[in-house]
Amino acid sequence: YYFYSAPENFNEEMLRGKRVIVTGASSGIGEQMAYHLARMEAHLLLTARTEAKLQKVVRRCLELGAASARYVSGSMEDTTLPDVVVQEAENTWGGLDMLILNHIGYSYFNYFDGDVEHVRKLLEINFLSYVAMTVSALPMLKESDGSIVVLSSMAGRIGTPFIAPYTATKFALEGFFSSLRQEFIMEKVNVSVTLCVLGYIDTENAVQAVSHAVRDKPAPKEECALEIIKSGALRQRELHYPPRLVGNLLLLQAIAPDFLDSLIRGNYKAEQLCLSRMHQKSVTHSIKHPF
Ligand SMILES: NC(=O)C1=CN([C@@H]2O[C@H](COP(=O)(O)OP(=O)(O)OC[C@H]3O[C@@H](n4cnc5c(N)ncnc54)[C@H](OP(=O)(O)O)[C@@H]3O)[C@@H](O)[C@H]2O)C=CC1
Ligand SMILES: CC(C)CCC[C@@H](C)[C@H]1CC[C@H]2[C@@H]3C(=O)C=C4C[C@@H](O)CC[C@]4(C)[C@H]3CC[C@]12C
Repeated sequence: YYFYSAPENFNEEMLRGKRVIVTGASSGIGEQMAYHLARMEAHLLLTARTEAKLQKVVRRCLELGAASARYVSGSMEDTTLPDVVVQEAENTWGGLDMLILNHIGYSYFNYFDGDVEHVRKLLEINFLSYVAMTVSALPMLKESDGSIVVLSSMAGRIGTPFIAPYTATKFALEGFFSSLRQEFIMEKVNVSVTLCVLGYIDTENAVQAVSHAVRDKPAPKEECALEIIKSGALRQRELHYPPRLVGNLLLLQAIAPDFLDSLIRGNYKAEQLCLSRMHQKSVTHSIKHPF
């Protein structure tokens, strides 16, 4: 808990005047991170697909005290977007202090349906675009001794049912960015890599997607967003949030993996899932081939 939970020695002034990119900032945890950073008087560059939402978030950030706030809209399915976003930071600020990689593409919550194309697309949005953003931003981050913050999940450490494609993208991030962290240390590159291992958080999209089928109660997105910023600013290796839940589950994984798996299965209401699956089909008219 000591190493990976809410750090005590954080000071909000650490973020004053810092130049920060936040992806997936139009809703959920990304939006809340933008508001905290604005209060701390950082310069913000936000991105997501929905321009109307980004405009609202930017306006609110300026009201809250952001040193500056702007956005670039677009989908991370578009492989040119990562470079466009980073270029915008370079053109307006001439540098970058923190890169917060947070966006995720839509996925279903159900038994894996065999749709390989969907897994490919999700890897592009949730994983490859994170790699591309990092490659583009690295020269500026090296220059500023900056920080990379990557949003992962308990589902990036532990196999959890009904989100196989999503889980794959989070395991990929964990592997790629822990490897990169090792290389940075070996090459004396002073750029920190913080991996955020989150449990269930009460964002609108998450609650809508899973609340009918998950027994666990979600943790608050506002506090979660603040802990992420703290751990990035303090250049922590990882954040566990909520700290006790994530810490205990990872410990259990190390000593009793089968028991942990059964605990996780017990946390789901599979009957609810079947109903919603039929509902989803009748609504979207998508014919898929469940295993
Ligand atoms: N909520 C939870 O329970 C948990 C969340 N996490 C992680 O936290 C992070 C944030 O999650 P949360 O706040 O719940 O997510 P939300 O669904 O609330 O937000 C996702 C963001 O990504 C954007 N987005 C969606 N599709 C694309 C796309 N194709 N290209 C670019 N941007 C896109 C959305 O905006 P728009 O639609 O406008 O593009 C939105 O701003 C994620 O990395 C998630 O994996 C981890 C564990 C648990
Ligand atoms: C053993 C239990 C106490 C803990 C189980 C924790 C479970 C319930 C937690 C851990 C990680 C969580 C998922 C996650 O990482 C991100 C998203 C994306 C969002 O758009 C939809 C919800 C979803 C799938 C979360 C669903 C709930 C998950 C599986």
